[in-house]
Amino acid sequence: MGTIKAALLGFGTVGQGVYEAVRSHRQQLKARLGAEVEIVAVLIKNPYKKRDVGRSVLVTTDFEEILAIPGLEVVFEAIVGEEPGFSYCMKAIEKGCHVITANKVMFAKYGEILLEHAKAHGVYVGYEATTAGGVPVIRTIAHQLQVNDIQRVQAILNGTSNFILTEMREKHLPFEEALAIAQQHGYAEADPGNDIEGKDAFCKLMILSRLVFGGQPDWKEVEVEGINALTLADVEKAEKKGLRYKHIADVYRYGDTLKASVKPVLVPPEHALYAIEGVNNAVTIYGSLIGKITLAGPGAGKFPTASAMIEDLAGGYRRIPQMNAI
Ligand SMILES: NC(=O)C1=CN([C@@H]2O[C@H](COP(=O)(O)OP(=O)(O)OC[C@H]3O[C@@H](n4cnc5c(N)ncnc54)[C@H](OP(=O)(O)O)[C@@H]3O)[C@@H](O)[C@H]2O)C=CC1
Ligand SMILES: N[C@@H](CC=O)C(=O)O
Repeated sequence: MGTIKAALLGFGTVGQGVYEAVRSHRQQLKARLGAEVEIVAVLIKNPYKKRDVGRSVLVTTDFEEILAIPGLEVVFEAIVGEEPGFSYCMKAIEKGCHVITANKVMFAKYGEILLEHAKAHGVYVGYEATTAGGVPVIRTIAHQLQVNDIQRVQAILNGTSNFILTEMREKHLPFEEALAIAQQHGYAEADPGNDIEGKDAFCKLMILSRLVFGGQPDWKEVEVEGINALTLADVEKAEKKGLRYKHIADVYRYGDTLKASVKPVLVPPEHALYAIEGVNNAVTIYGSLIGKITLAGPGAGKFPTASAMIEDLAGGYRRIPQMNAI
């Protein structure tokens, strides 16, 4: 029984979560995979920050050093933005590594290419953590909704936005104060503009769209609006009417095309997303056989996101290519 060598790209909220989860769930992973998982290297940007990792772990700013590690099998990618994440994932696949990513900005654009590349190289690409944090929506759709004809997906996909709206309504906090708390919890992106302007939810919706419908709407045609224009007065006024603002990402078939929008919507109590509170996300799927289902749970944060990445490892590793969520 050997060791599965893994590297972490990024050691922020998510990277540290994966590092700690691999250690705290060592036995469970071993039982599942038949081998211990060892994080042997961490890629970071700033070499001067102090890192809380074991002495045997290679900490580097040079991705080539990571690729050169003999017997490396798994790369967890948790850095920010399209590049260099995409190039690193492509190179890792070429080296024969399984790749597990949380990077939705990168995956929304390059997911198709990465999955094709992985298929050609006989490796697995896990991307559960890109969408809805810890909620197992990707593999549920890919493996449990293969026959249903899905007409529509409506979702809350940004934990930071939902958290802010909840704090404003329940605690009467102004927008900026609620955002600062979301940042302290590690929910918000390094640039929180992506969260509050709707771009983060847009990327996640495009990932879902490719998975569910086999394609994406024309990005330029998608209406994308964040929660940043909503004031405390707006939220309180809605509450008095028995309504709530929810930041809803919506994609549906429209004839032969796909339509999508990402924006704040006033919803009544009977709406499936009305009761989704705090950092939680939820994805409502309308299927031809199943009817309407809603999957809900923590949509951001250290351990929910690490959970999605670790479960990708447990579910995909050594069961290639059947487990790729294509
Ligand atoms: N936070 C969350 O709840 C979730 C985040 N995600 C996604 O996961 C990814 C990571 O998020 P998060 O951990 O919050 O982000 P952080 O900003 O906390 O951490 C980012 C990490 O990536 C490193 N990094 C950034 N750019 C580079 C680069 N060019 N080369 C090497 N290392 C780099 C940083 O290095 P350094 O430490 O030196 O600054 C840091 O360690 C993002 O793509 C995010 O969208 C997905 C789901 C949930
Ligand atoms: N910033 C994101 C993190 C998870 O994807 C969010 O708030 O949802």
